[in-house]
Order: sequence, then structure tokens, then C-alpha cells
Amino acid sequence: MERRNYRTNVWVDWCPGCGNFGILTGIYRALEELSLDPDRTVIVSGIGCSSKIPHFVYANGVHTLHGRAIPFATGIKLANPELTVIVHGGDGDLLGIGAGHFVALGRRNLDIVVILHNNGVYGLTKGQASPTLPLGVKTKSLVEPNIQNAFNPIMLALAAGYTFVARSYAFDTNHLKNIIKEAVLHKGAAFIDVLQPCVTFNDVYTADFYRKSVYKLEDDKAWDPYVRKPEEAQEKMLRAMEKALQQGEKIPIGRFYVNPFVSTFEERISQRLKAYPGLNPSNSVIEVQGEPVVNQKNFEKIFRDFIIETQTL
Ligand SMILES: Cc1ncc(C[n+]2csc(CCOP(=O)(O)OP(=O)(O)O)c2C)c(N)n1
Ligand code: SF4
Ligand SMILES: [Mg+2]
Repeated sequence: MERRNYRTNVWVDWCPGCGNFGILTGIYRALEELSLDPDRTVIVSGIGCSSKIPHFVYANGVHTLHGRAIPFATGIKLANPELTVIVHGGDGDLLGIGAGHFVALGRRNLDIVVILHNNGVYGLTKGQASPTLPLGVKTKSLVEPNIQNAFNPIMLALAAGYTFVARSYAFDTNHLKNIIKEAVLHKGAAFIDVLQPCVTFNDVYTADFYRKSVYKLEDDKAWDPYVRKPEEAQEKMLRAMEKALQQGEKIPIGRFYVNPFVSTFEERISQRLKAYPGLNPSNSVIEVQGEPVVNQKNFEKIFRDFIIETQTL
């Protein structure tokens, strides 16, 4: 298989030592080993330090609006289901302003990968507390300890309906690369919570802290996150939630829950619109000589199942 190169010569302007470098390495290695076609791979991000990542990967990239990467990615995937779509965002971006979209993607189970750069702070805007920073924790740019509770991204992803839910650590690029590869191959909404040290603003959850606290779920031979028949989905979900509640001194990384039995959004749409995905919008003519056209034939084929005979009163 042809080995592809996703690396660029662009100056990567994160602070020296930032965990985002580990995540970038993980994504390079995963895409290279999967040998995905860069022309058919799309990296979508919101706004934040983490969201600069589309500029650094040699593939299609869209650097969108704060909190809105998932709606952009949803549109891209629905318009052309043949693309591999990967969303990157910070904890503020995906779980603060973008939390509603994060939940909606889980409910749809659209075949997209979401990679959370979880650093506990709003890095780009100088270190305010993010939704993953626990109550009472005082990082160096907070005047007082954090006044709000954190929420657990793994618990939220499980409750929302993501069918591949995992966590990794930015500086264990081998582990991260393997999880990203599996998430890309999974059919359905995949979520990876990546613990990411921010050397400039988070002096509590540092690389040193994670080196001591992180352990791998896969080291426990009895741990099996895969739903192997639909009847065991609930039991596996409960076990995943129990593991997700482990925080503080011992933080599990690895796969929490993988359920291949839930229909994807693309499959659900195909059931209603028989012509989809073959006649998806990306395969339709939209302009001729610079003029927009409504391709009546395609339009009718796509929507014929929705046409309702109306009666004139
Ligand atoms: C609508 C809107 N509100 C607020 C901002 C300001 N803003 C830019 S990035 C950001 C948060 C970044 O934090 P996070 O998403 O955790 O990313 P990080 O920088 O930590 O990677 C905020 C609040 C904005 N750009 N747009
Ligand atoms: S502010 Fe933090 S998250 Fe942003 S580039 Fe610097 S170390 Fe990384
Ligand atoms: Mg952040």
C-alpha cells in the first residue's frame, strides 16, 4: 500500500512543550498507517490553540467558528459520505460553546471522529477555566479557584450516544495513534478525549502529573469494551461509566465502549431517501458556466420519497 505523507512545512506555532505537538504526531502517524487519501480526508476545527491543527496537516482542512466544527463537519459528511471527516477542538470549543452540537452528533451517530484536546483551560484566550477543570482547582491564570463544577467528557459522550468512546494521552503518541486508527475505521460517531498538557496556563494538570496518574485499560486482560452482541450494550455501557468515574490519582486511558450495532445517520437517511447516498449533493451539478442550476432530475430523484400530493382547496 502506498505510504502517504501528511506532514507540512508550515511553522507550527504552539508554545514549546505543548501537548498539541503529541496530538499532531498521533494524527500524522494514524493517517500515514491508514494510508488515507489526503484528497478524501477532511480535518475540521473550531477556534482555539488546538483548532489550528488543519493548517498543519496535508489534507483538506476547514478552520471554522468557535464551537461550530461539528455542524460544519456534519454538513461535509452528509454532502459527501465517502470522505473521512475528523473534528479537532478544545474543551472550551467542543464542550463549552459547542456542547449542544457535541450531544447532537452522538444522537445521530454520524460517521465522524471527534478528537478533544483536553487541557482544562481556554488556552488561546489566556487560560480561563474550561468545562473540564474541576471545582476548586486554581491554575496560574485564575485569580480565585475555579467556581464551577467540571463535567466528565467520557460520561457525556456515552450518554449522548457515541458508539466509540476512548481516551488517550497526548504524549503517548503510539497509544493515541492506535486509538485514532480504530476510531477512523469505526462506523459511527467516535469520540477520543485526549489529555493534553498546556505548559503555559495549566500548572496543575502537567505532563508530570499525567506521567504518574495515567494507566492503560488494555493492561487489564479482563477489560472488554466491545459490545459483541446487541443484548450486552447496556451492561457494557454501565461498566464503561463506572470506569469513566475514575479520576484524580488514577486516570484510565484506552477504549471505554465500542458498539458497532447502532445504525449510523447515513443509514437512517438512506432508509428514507432511497437515492442517498449515491445521489448525494456533492455528486450533483450545481452550476453551469458560473450560473447556479437546480438539477431538477436529481432533485426529484433524491426527494421523490418525500413528495406529497396536495389538493387545491
Ligand atoms: C463566538 C466566540 N466566542 C468567544 C471567542 C473567544 N475564544 C476564542 S478561543 C476560545 C476558547 C479556547 O479554548 P479551548 O476551546 O479549550 O481551546 P484551546 O485554546 O485550549 O486549545 C474563546 C473563548 C470566539 N473566538 N468566538
Ligand atoms: S497556550 Fe497552552 S494550549 Fe495553547 S499553544 Fe500554548 S501550551 Fe499549547
Ligand atoms: Mg482548552
